[in-house]
Amino acid sequence: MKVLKAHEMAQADREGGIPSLVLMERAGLGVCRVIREYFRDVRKVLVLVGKGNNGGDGLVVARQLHLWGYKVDYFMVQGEDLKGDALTQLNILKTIGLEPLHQKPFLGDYHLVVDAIFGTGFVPPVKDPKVADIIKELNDSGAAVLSVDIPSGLWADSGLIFEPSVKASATVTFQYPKLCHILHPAAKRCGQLYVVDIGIPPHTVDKVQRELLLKVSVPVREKDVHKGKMGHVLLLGGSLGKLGAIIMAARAATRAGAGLVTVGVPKSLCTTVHSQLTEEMCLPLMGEERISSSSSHILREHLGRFSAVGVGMGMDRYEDGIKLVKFLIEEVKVPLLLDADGINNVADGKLLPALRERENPVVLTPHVGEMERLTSLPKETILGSMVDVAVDFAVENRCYLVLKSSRTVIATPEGRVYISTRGTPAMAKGGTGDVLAGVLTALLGRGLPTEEALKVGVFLHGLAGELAERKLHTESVTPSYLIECIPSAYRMLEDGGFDPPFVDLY
Ligand SMILES: NC(=O)C1=CN([C@@H]2O[C@H](COP(=O)(O)OP(=O)(O)OC[C@H]3O[C@@H](n4cnc5c(N)ncnc54)[C@H](O)[C@@H]3O)[C@@H](O)[C@H]2O)[C@H](O)CC1
Ligand SMILES: [K+]
Repeated sequence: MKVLKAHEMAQADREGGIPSLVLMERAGLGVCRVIREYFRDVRKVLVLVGKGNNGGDGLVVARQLHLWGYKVDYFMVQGEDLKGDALTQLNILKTIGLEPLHQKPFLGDYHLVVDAIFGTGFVPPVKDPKVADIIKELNDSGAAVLSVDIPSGLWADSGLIFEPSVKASATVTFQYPKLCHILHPAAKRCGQLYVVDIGIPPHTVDKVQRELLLKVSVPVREKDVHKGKMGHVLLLGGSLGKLGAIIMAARAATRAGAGLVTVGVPKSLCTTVHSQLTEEMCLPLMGEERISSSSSHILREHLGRFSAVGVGMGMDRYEDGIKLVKFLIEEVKVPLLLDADGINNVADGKLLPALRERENPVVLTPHVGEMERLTSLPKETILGSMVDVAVDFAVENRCYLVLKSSRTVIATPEGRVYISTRGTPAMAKGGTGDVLAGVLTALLGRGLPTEEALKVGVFLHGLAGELAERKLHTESVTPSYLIECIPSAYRMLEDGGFDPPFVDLY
């Protein structure tokens, strides 16, 4: 399912050829259906109406609910000076004898307040103090609020929360979700999301290259495979005090299906690694407490054996590490994934130009802090504009980017974007990123096209987290347990059975 920005939705409206008044009718009716179906105890409704087309939708809601026998009041928050379709709707209501309230209503009198003040045409902040007061009062009232299209005061194109903005119990949007419905923290203001079909034909969004990952396919394992065909991945990292990261990545790679997994760490740390890993092998490298760049001759000798290389988990940030990462960017010909300190060393060493030179684009899997180091953008900007930041970076630096936060954004060098809502707050714990790096390297190593490997791996990792949370407790999930949930996550991928991120009313 595509995820749109406001101007893309407006363009789709125009290109679809359906008259705007018809769309408004369908939108309003869609909201009423949600109320009838999902808010069954509601009989008394207040609609707060703005002066744009979002308000027009609200007027349709008022009319239709009235015709269905609900007790409905509506209040014109910005006055009655409407234009176009919204004015037409106001006139229809007046024709059937339903006049607006002339005084600000008492919110406690209603079972449900429908917020139709601002929609996708709104750009924050709210300028009119009277409207700002109503939004604040609504939030303080504790009333159940259903927002039409987007909670008024949010900006459709952003994951940031702007104040004041409505805290909705539910939001009904039209045809496609918008960025504010999906990205955090704004998505938290939307409550339960419903997406209703208003008949806009799909060709109108052909050019939008932004998708919400709703499912992925489990990679096929042919009957006649042997371990050599399932990929041999090399994971490089681990340093004194940070060996767990590379151990978890290795275990995750095995669980995700890699045929063979080799871990490259300084020779002195091999015994410890071996004591923790059974199925995986160790490649002893140069360096005492962390891998030294003088390992390059050993690596050069062995690189031909591997089908993918993952670098950086527990690696440490150090001058010589920058040299090592640069060597790998230049010499590794198979898919190369950089995570954690692999990314930090790219940032510290200003190695981005080297990424652009690679024939086979590299995969970077930063969390927001690492992305901050890579781009020098403030965290707040990265979080609120995850999608734009990720895609701009991936295109400019000709790489694949997996930007990790409570949502994960995958961006390709061609400018395609996939957003995953899978996962849980239980995964906010050191080590879950190492698990993801292992899973992704395994999927790259078995020969899946990079884009597919990233989609499958991110989704699978999120599902494993959800399963781990269900079996344990939100507070108690460990990355090691997450790895143990990868098998059931694969099963869940095959059988379905996971909750969709919104109610799809097609
Ligand atoms: N396909 C669809 O999704 C359909 C959507 N519909 C609805 O139309 C709105 C978008 O309508 P639009 O008239 O473009 O804008 P809004 O109603 O969102 O209201 C904006 C309104 O407020 C003014 N304004 C803008 N910024 C500010 C500000 N900072 N402070 C105060 N006022 C501001 C602006 O000038 C407008 O007057 C969409 O969300 C849907 O609900 C269609 O009805 C059906 C098809
Ligand atoms: K609204």
